[in-house]
Amino acid sequence: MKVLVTDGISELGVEKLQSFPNIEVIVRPELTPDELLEEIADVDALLLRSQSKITEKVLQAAVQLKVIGRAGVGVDNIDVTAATRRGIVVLNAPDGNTISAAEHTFAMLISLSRHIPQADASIRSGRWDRKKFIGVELAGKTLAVLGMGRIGSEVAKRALAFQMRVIGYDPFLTQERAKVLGVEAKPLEEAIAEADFITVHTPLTKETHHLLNDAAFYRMKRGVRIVNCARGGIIDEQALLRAIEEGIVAGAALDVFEREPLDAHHPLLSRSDVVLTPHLGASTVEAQVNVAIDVAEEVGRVLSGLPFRNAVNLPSLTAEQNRELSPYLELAEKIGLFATQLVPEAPQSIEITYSGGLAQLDVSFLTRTLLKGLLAYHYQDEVNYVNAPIVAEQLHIQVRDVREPKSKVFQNLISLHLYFSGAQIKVAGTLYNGFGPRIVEVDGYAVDAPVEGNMVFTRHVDQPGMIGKMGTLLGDVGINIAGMQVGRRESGGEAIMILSVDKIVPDSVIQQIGSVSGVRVARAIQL
Ligand SMILES: NC(=O)C1=CN([C@@H]2O[C@H](COP(=O)(O)OP(=O)(O)OC[C@H]3O[C@@H](n4cnc5c(N)ncnc54)[C@H](O)[C@@H]3O)[C@@H](O)[C@H]2O)C=CC1
Ligand SMILES: O=C(O)C(=O)COP(=O)(O)O
Repeated sequence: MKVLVTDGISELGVEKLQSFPNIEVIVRPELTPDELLEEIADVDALLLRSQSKITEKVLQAAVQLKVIGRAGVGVDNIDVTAATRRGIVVLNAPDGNTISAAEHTFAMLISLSRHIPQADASIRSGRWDRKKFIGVELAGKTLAVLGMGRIGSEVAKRALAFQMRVIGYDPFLTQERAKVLGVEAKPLEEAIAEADFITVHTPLTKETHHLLNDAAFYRMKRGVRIVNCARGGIIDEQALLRAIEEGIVAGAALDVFEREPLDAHHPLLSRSDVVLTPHLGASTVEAQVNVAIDVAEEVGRVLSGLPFRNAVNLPSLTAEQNRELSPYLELAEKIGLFATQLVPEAPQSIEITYSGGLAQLDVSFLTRTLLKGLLAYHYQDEVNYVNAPIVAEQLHIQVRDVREPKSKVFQNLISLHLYFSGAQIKVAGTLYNGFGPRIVEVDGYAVDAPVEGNMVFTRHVDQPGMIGKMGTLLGDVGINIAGMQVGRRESGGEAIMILSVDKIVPDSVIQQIGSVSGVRVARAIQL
């Protein structure tokens, strides 16, 4: 497996990757966009920071790519939608640089309130100007923190230690959490209108793009000071410049910009009331070691087929959820794989019912897993956990999951209905303690078959001699029958048979079984 590292990451991360078997690491931090397109063709994983731009075009060239690891938080430099469509896992390292980014934000707040960079430049130019750099205290002032996630919360804690009043704005900030943090939760309009200092800590999304625009600046107090150590684009730079000109904003401290690197002639550079740093929020020894090791571990795990956390394009499971769901993952995938081999066409819709104890769990990951089993049979490696729901959507297959807390017979049961035009099939499976996943129903016929290995499935007329005929046909080509399940509703009516066999059954034998008198359907199934 080949891992390409395109931005400078800590050597310890590279070493961590190299500790996984069969991983070759290539470090190329200075690639041009064209060189990247060439380099990426045979790469299995990509490791980067904010500088590399992973566009749809890059992903098109990355035919082998399985995982992108971001040594940091923001993934706005990666086309995550296109990566998801292609089944590429996108991971980040969300915890490793929180403290560094919060501390940088604080350094910016204080630089702004006390004109530290400007005073430093002044003294170096031979002046001793004490009047020009009168600052303001933070104590007693109101700080609005827009985005109260990991970094925003750490900034709030530090602001409280500086005796500031802190207002938090975040759609996910509950009053209870605000109380625990010692901040006041308020709507955006109120937060920005009451603040002396405003700092943004949201991701850059459609909703947060230009969150601070002309209209927002007009709501602010005159003399407000603004900090952005999150993402360029959350603040409209032109609107900020206008607000500075008009005296609404007394100063701004920016670590991130709408276009990076900042244009050499950008008007922000000529303003003495603005403090600028070149995207340094995560640039500490500690943060770089943390994020590089975290993301290298995760990328190594993905490539080694081990469970991983922190995928931004997969539902994240807590350790508890993971423990509860993992025994059912194989069952869900195998039910999908089994059912899809019974009818060789795409269903129009799918309904999955989770009954018994399973109904209490967050089953979305099981649905995704079942879809992967169902679709990967036809689309092989093109479908995985990441893109299975999108592939279903592209095929116009409607997917519905239902929870049924009461289960009549089984403690846990996954029932899959596939609906075709004019036909439907049902397959249900359960997990028996000690016996593993079992198929327990096909179209209303009760069966009990392990979901593994090779099988022959038939629908046939329930009449004497059927089992013998099939046994003979398989025996003639040296295929041993390891297990057999038959189901029927009434004597002489339609019946089904599931034979577990030791080898793959050739098509020619399936055709012979299919032409036995009374056999309506014969299929080979591989699980
Ligand atoms: N300057 C730098 O070098 C660094 C920048 N960052 C950036 O800092 C930002 C925050 O990072 P974390 O705190 O780790 O992320 P996080 O995911 O823990 O927090 C983001 C918060 O923003 C909130 N949010 C989302 N949409 C919102 C909206 N429309 N209005 C208000 N709040 C909204 C979310 O609910 C969440 O609580 C990200 O943009 C990240 O890329 C992170 C590390 C270093
Ligand atoms: O983690 C983030 O979101 C950052 O912005 C840090 O970016 P960097 O890795 O320093 O290019």
